[in-house]
Amino acid sequence: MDANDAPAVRLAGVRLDRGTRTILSGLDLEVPRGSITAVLGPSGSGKSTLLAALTGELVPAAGTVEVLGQPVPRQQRALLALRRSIGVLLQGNGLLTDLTAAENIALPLRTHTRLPRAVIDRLVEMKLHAVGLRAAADAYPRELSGGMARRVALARAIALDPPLMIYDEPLTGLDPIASGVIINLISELNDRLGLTSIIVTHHVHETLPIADRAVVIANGRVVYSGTPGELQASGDLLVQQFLQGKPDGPIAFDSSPRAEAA
Ligand SMILES: Nc1ncnc2c1ncn2[C@@H]1O[C@H](COP(=O)(O)OP(=O)(O)OP(=O)(O)O)[C@@H](O)[C@H]1O
Repeated sequence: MDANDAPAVRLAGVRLDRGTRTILSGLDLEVPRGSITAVLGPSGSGKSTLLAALTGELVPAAGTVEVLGQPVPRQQRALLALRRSIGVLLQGNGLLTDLTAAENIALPLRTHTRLPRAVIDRLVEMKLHAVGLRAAADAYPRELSGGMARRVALARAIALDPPLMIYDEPLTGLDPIASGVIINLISELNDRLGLTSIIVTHHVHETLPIADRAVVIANGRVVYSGTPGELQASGDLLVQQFLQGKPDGPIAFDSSPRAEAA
C-alpha cells in the first residue's frame, strides 16, 4: 500500500507498558485519513499513554504502531522528522510567556525551517487568521483569555502544516462558549486543511458531535470503536457507565490498573 493511502494511524496487537505495569493491551485500531476520532475513557485509563505511543515517546511492549504510513521510528532523526508531521495541542497550551502570540507561532517555523523572515511573518499572519485572532498578534499570553490562548496554541500546533493533529484535552478549563469555539475550530481546520484529528477528552458531549469515530478505552483495553451514533446506542454496560458518568458498574471507580494489580 502507498504510504499516502495508508490510514493516518494503525495499531496492530499493541501492548503498552509503563515500567512493569501493562496499561493497555490488545490494541487494534485504524484512524482513517481525513477523519476526526474522539478517544474517550475514564481518568487514568491510558489515553495519554496511547498518545505517547503515537509520538514515539513510548515504545510498545508488543505489536506495531504505524503513523502516516510508516512504523514509528526508533532512530532519533527519523523520529524527529515524523514528529514534525504531528501537530500536538497540549492541555497547558505550552505558550512561552515572554513571547507575543505571533512570536509563539513563529517559533516552530524558525526552529524547523530556513524560511526568510518575511515568509515566516506571512505564515504567522495566516495561522492567526485561521484561528480568528489576527488582532491578537502582538498580545502576550497573560493578556489573552483562556479561550484565546488556546487558539494561539492551536495556531502554533498547525504552524508547520502537520497532516495529523493530536489534541490532549483541548477543552479543559474553558467555559462553554470558549469550548464551543475551540471544538468548531478543530472541526473546521480538519475539513479546510484536510487534516486527520485525534482528540483525547473527557468532554464526551461536546466532542462527539464533530467526531466521525469514537474509541473508548477502559479497564486496559478498547471497549468500543465505531461511530458516535452507535456509541450512544451501545448496550455495552462499560460504555453506558462511562457515558452516564456513573461510579457503579464494570469500570472500577479508581480505574487505575495499579489498583487492579494490588
Ligand atoms: N510516565 C509514567 N510512568 C509510570 N506510570 C505512568 C506514567 N504515565 C502514566 N502512568 C500511569 O499509567 C496509567 C494511565 O495513565 P494515562 O495518563 O495514560 O491515563 P489518562 O487516561 O490519560 O488519564 P487522565 O484522563 O487522567 O489524563 C495511570 O495509572 C498512570 O498512573
